Amino acid sequence: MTETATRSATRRRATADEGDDPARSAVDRWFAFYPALALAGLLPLAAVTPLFPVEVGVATFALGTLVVGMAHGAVDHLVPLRAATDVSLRRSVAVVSVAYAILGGAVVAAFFLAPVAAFVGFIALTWLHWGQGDVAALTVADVDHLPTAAERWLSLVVRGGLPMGVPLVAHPEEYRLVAEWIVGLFVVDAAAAAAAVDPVFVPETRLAVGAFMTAATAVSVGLGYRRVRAGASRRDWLRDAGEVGALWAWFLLAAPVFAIGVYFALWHGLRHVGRLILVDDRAAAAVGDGDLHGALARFGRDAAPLTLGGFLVVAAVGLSVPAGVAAPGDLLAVSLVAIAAMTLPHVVVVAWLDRRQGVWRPGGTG
Ligand SMILES: CC1=C(/C=C/C(C)=C/C=C/C(C)=C/C=C/C=C(C)/C=C/C=C(C)/C=C/C2=C(C)CCCC2(C)C)C(C)(C)CCC1
Ligand SMILES: [Fe+2]
Repeated sequence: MTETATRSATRRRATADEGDDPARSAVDRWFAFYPALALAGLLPLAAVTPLFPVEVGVATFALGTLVVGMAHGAVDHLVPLRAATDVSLRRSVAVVSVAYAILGGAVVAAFFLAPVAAFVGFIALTWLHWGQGDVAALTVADVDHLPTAAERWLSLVVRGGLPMGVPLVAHPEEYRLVAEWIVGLFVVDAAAAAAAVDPVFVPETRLAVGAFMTAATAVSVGLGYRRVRAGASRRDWLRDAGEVGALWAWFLLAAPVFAIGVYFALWHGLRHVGRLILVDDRAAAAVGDGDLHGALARFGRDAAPLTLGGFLVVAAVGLSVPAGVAAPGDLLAVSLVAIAAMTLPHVVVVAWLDRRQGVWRPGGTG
């Protein structure tokens, strides 16, 4: 380790020991708790969205991706630098860029070769990733009713399954439309694209997903309650259960594209931005001192160049698909394929961060 790296490591450790409680609780409040309240406040609006044309959802998704969604992954190249003590800037950028090129390229190739399987894989990966993000947020909130890795995994399955599974149960038509749009980018014959996604939407699949999600939620909330009886914080458990309840209601009521557009930015994206602020010493210090704007401005500066890079990836996918891009639905589909390509390496970076922070180690506190 170089001298500078050692110094910065010492500094980082010192910040973590002294200063990060006010920062963590501020991050928890501003990036997880208030947005969750906002989402709950939007439930009446969510309930009427199935009456609107799907283009309203597409516009919401585009806006959410523009404002927060894309940016939440756009500092991945700085994560190794900031979360490890012995990684140089050059190495951090190089390793993450190579991971993005190889894994992202493989995902795009998979869509060309087997679009339906790639679509199903993307849903599964998102299930994992959005659950992973929520478990990390629960560790930032320092909840103590999930003390084992098994309970955290169950929580991941529930939290990730809500956005991916519940809309399939509640609003299969719009879910199917998006699947057809995505597959249709690669299978030019529309009837063939429609037929290809059939198995995902048969009643048996939907029933199984609904039953699984209900049972997993009941077991997860029930196990948490057992921990409360044994002395864990009732308030934290109630908040966890309240969030799960709000997400159930959100995805049962809202039209899927709108629901996921809002969730991606307001829930998943913001929670991850909060986490990134905590690994940036200066941003963490700012947020701990009540300077939310300062912290966000630093994040914005770091994220700006590769947010643009992310939109270039969307443009590149748009130019390469055989069917071309003609309607708002195609634009959503192209964005989702590009996002899928960026999600796989993003998940690897986040999993590495989880490991460093002990998110999956019982007793670890993220
Ligand atoms: C660092 C880097 C970069 C950048 C990056 C970025 C910018 C990232 C991002 C990332 C991201 C940004 C991620 C994201 C994620 C997301 C997700 C994961 C989503 C998902 C979704 C879904 C899956 C959905 C779907 C749907 C709908 C919408 C409706 C209904 C139906 C369904 C469910 C189907 C670049 C490349 C430039 C270069 C290298 C390095
Ligand atoms: Fe993410």
